[in-house]
Amino acid sequence: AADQEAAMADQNNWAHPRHDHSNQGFSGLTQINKGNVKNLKAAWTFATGVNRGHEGSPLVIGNMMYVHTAFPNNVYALDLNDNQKIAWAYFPKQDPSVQAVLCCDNVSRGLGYGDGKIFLQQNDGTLVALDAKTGAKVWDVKVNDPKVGATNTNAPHVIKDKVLTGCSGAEFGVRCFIAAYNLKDGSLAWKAYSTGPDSEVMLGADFNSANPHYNALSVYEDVNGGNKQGGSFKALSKDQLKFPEKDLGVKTWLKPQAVKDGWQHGGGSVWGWWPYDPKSNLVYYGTGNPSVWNPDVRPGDNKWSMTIFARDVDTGIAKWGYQMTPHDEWDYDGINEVILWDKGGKKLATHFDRNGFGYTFDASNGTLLVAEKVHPFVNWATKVDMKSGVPEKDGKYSTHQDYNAKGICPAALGTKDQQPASYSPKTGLFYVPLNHVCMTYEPVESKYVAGQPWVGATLTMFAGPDGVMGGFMGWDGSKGKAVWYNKEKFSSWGGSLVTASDIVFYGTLDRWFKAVDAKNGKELWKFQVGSGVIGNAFTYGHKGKQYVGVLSGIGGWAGVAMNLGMTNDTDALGAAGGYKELTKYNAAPGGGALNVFSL
Ligand SMILES: O=C(O)c1cc(C(=O)O)c2c(n1)C(=O)C(=O)c1cc(C(=O)O)[nH]c1-2
Repeated sequence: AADQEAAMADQNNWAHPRHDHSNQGFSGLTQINKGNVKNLKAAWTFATGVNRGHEGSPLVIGNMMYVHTAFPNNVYALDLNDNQKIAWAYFPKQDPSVQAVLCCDNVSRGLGYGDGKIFLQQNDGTLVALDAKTGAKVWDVKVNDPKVGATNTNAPHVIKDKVLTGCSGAEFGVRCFIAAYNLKDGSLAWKAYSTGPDSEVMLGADFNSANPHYNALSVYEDVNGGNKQGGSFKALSKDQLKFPEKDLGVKTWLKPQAVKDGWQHGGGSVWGWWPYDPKSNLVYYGTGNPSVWNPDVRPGDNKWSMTIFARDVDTGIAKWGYQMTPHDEWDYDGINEVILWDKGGKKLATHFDRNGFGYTFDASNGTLLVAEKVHPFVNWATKVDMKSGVPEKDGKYSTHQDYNAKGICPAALGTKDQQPASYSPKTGLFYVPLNHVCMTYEPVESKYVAGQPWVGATLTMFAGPDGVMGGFMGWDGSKGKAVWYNKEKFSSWGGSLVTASDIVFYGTLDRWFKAVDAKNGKELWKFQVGSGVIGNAFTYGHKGKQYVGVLSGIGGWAGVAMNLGMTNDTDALGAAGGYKELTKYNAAPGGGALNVFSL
């Protein structure tokens, strides 16, 4: 939308969930610099009136700021010209039972803007378009049905004349998708599933033409029975792969399975942050884990779960797709964001996956350029073979039904989860919030019942070998190497911001909002906010003054057990044990607030 494009170009705004289509979380504002950042002070705060996990960031367009909350996903329009007076508010009426089918807390990752509208994706599957000036509802449409466990937590992404939204529910056996709706009236433009026949996954005739081996039928050879206890998987070399094959979204779900035609309940959720390149007209996103978490009952590579797709925004047709974790055995969802950047006249796509690898691709065709571990503690694979693109699994960490596999790193929530990284075209580095958590994982038998949790594994989590639960690093995307790395007591569960004055901002679960030097990670400033931070740092300019802000309100997968008062180690899919120390820093449930700072 033209108004969205203009708004994103003005550095005073924050008009896109990640600032602009590149997903870089980079702002050109420079008033706050390394010399004066130590003088940052609280400018104003706003209590959202809602408890539990507050992810994402507000949008700022001109003198208006749009703030969203956790369930019930209220929206406030604050007038920055009038002391943040509430210009309008929107209070959705959602069935409270929806909260029971959200896997990882009552989160919403924010709003979209374009065509004079603010877009809200409610947790109950309703996508709503509100008049940005008045808050009046212009249209709404039902995207997902919580009755079968399908929900939404993603921010809607406005691209050209469409708004894109996704689907959560891989812990309920939902067959997920990405969908594009027309901004004008909410009519469906296209919908592409993560699993199933090529026609429904919307694969083009030239899909993966630059890398036809990505369309291989099977990338592993079974060792000692493969899916059976004691079995594991050996990566095939590129010349052993059979390709290209069609309908892999069906054929890589081999029998016997927990449910008939496993791809029909195959998960592949879509709930991340989605960049877009206007030149190629491609939008990029990742798909989540294959359902169910017990890998023994879904033999095969389980395509196209755990995949980065690049699709034409107008048609929805996929140009390329690369599966990061074929036949997932650990819940290493591939939904984490792709960040677009330029080097030597080439458009590159960098992605920090849950599975512990930092990938860089040629954004135009998916050719893999870099795949390196973000930290040496990653042990489920020894490396990614650069010719085939296949991760070489270490059989010691394969998981099988009724066997408690120990010492797997990272844990299911990955070296990074929903928390988006940022990239500075000035320093050429990525700024990546990290989890430093390992796990035990025991797949168990689980029966599919529509609308009931269908997890199929029990896990416990614990701190990685550095003795801390998290970290934060500066990463070179061309070399695939950390340039600097800071330990954090807990996972860094909030998204980062980098500015043109080479300052990086991020929040922590023990309530700190920090500024560090983009060159070396040195701490420059910090402020303690009211609750743990899982929101994304953002910045804007108003009447000549630069502001930085972040939502606080602990939750997400890391904080959901605490929010619900769960105390058994395996509760909340293992988060209760792993993050029990959070109660020393947070009241539960966490209260949502917006914190804004200026000089
Ligand atoms: O498979 C899914 O449908 C699904 C959905 C979500 C979500 O929508 O929040 C998460 C996950 N999986 C997940 O695996 C995960 O680690 C996770 C973390 C969070 C969070 O907000 O902290 N959500 C989710």
